[in-house]
Formats: sequence, structure tokens, C-alpha cells
Amino acid sequence: MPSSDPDPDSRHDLRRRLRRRRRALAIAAPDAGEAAARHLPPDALPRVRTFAAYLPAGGEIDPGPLSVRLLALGAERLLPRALEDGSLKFLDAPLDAPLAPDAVGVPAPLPDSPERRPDLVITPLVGFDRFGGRLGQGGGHYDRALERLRRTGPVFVLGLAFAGQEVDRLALEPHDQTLDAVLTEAGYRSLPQA
Ligand SMILES: Nc1nc2c(c(=O)[nH]1)N(C=O)[C@@H](CNc1ccc(C(=O)N[C@@H](CCC(=O)O)C(=O)O)cc1)CN2
Ligand SMILES: Nc1ncnc2c1ncn2[C@@H]1O[C@H](COP(=O)(O)OP(=O)(O)OP(=O)(O)O)[C@@H](O)[C@H]1O
Repeated sequence: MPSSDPDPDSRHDLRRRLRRRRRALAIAAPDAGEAAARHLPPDALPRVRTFAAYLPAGGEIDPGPLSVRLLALGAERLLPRALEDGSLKFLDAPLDAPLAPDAVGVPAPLPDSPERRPDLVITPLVGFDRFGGRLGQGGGHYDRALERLRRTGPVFVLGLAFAGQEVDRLALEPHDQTLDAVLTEAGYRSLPQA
């Protein structure tokens, strides 16, 4: 896949093509989430007390097996809730937490669940590159949330994806937040920021 272009139309096009590809990858490799979880090196991450996962949709790779691994190490799971103002909150979400649609219709913990700061954010993504570039759904939700978290303390940002979601090089914009590492069914890679 060729690199993206900074102009919004081609970003939109790239996103559409990558979403289609992601759905095909999800059908071809339904066990990718399990394989990815096995590839997480035990010492790769700083000590994780709280991690933000997501509920997979649109062919996103399933963070469930990785979440089970982190829960077994004693970490607590959080899930994002998108608010009307375009921000994301990370709320306590044990595996049996009740859910209700957020501002964009995605199932999320109930609005009055306790808000927590994640040490690790497992981000869904549409595409990524080997320099840490990340293309998301286009709402800027994760970009804004990660910018705020990084401004106020340490946080490790792990992209979870199918290996086939890698592109040559994304044309990043100033607000784009990069990934510290990416985990796929093919392995774990720490990503240099460039
Ligand atoms: N699983 C998951 N949860 C998430 C996100 C996400 O990307 N994935 N978000 C990330 O910000 C936040 C919610 N924001 C979102 C913003 C836009 C779309 C969106 O445009 N979805 C496409 C569906 C894509 C597809 O089905 O292939 C759409 O509705 O057209 C989804 C979530 C928080 N929760
Ligand atoms: N830190 C920020 N402050 C203000 N606006 C932002 C910020 N980050 C992103 N945005 C806005 O959000 C919109 C979408 O950004 P972008 O296309 O980079 O989203 P994305 O990274 O694909 O999606 P997401 O982060 O939700 O997964 C852009 O119009 C951008 O101006």
C-alpha cells in the first residue's frame, strides 16, 4: 500500500481501504487476538496497574486474550467512553461490567463508573506504520485523549492490529499521537519515534 498523503481526501480514502482490508483480515485470521497476546514480551511494558482495552468492532483485532493476560497479572481493565464533547474517558470495566452506548453509539461502561488513569492504552487502529504513525477512526478521540495523558504523566501506548494493517508511511499531522509499540499476530515491535 502506498504512503498516505496529507490531504484529507486521501486520508479518507486510505481509511476506507484499510477498513475494508481489516474486515477481510478479521475473517481470514479469527485467532489473531490469541496469537498477539502470546507475543507480548513479559518485560516489554512498564509495570501495568491499569490498562485501557476496547470492545472490538468493524473487524478490529480482539484485545480479549491480551486483557485476560494482563488481568491475570493483577492489572485492572478500563474501557473508553466517548463523550458529546469529543473527549474519551477511561472508566473502570471489570469483565462483567454493564455497558451502554456512548456518544458515538459504541458500547461503553456506564457513565457513572469510576474514571481511572491508564498506565497502558491498547489502541484500536485502522492503519499503522513502522515509525509509530497511527491512523484511527477519524474522530480524533484517541489523539486528544493520548495528548492529555502524555501531558500529565507516563503512559505506554500499544497499538493492537493485524500485521496486514501496516502501511509504508503515514503522513502525520501535528495532532497525531504516535505509538510506543505495536503488537500483532506476527509479533511485538517497539517503534522508534520519527
Ligand atoms: N472498538 C472501539 N471502541 C472505541 C473506538 C474505536 O475506534 N474502536 N473509539 C475510537 O475513537 C472511540 C469511539 N469512537 C468512534 C468513532 C468513530 C467510529 C467509526 O467511525 N466507526 C465506523 C465503523 C467502522 C467499521 O465498521 O468498519 C463507522 O461508524 O462508520 C467508531 C468509534 C472509543 N471506543
Ligand atoms: N489534540 C487535539 N486537539 C484538538 N483537535 C484534535 C486533536 N487531535 C485530533 N484532533 C482533531 O480530530 C480530527 C480527527 O483526527 P484524525 O484524523 O487524526 O483522527 P484519528 O487519529 O484517525 O482518530 P482517533 O484518534 O479517534 O482514533 C481532526 O480534525 C483533528 O483536528
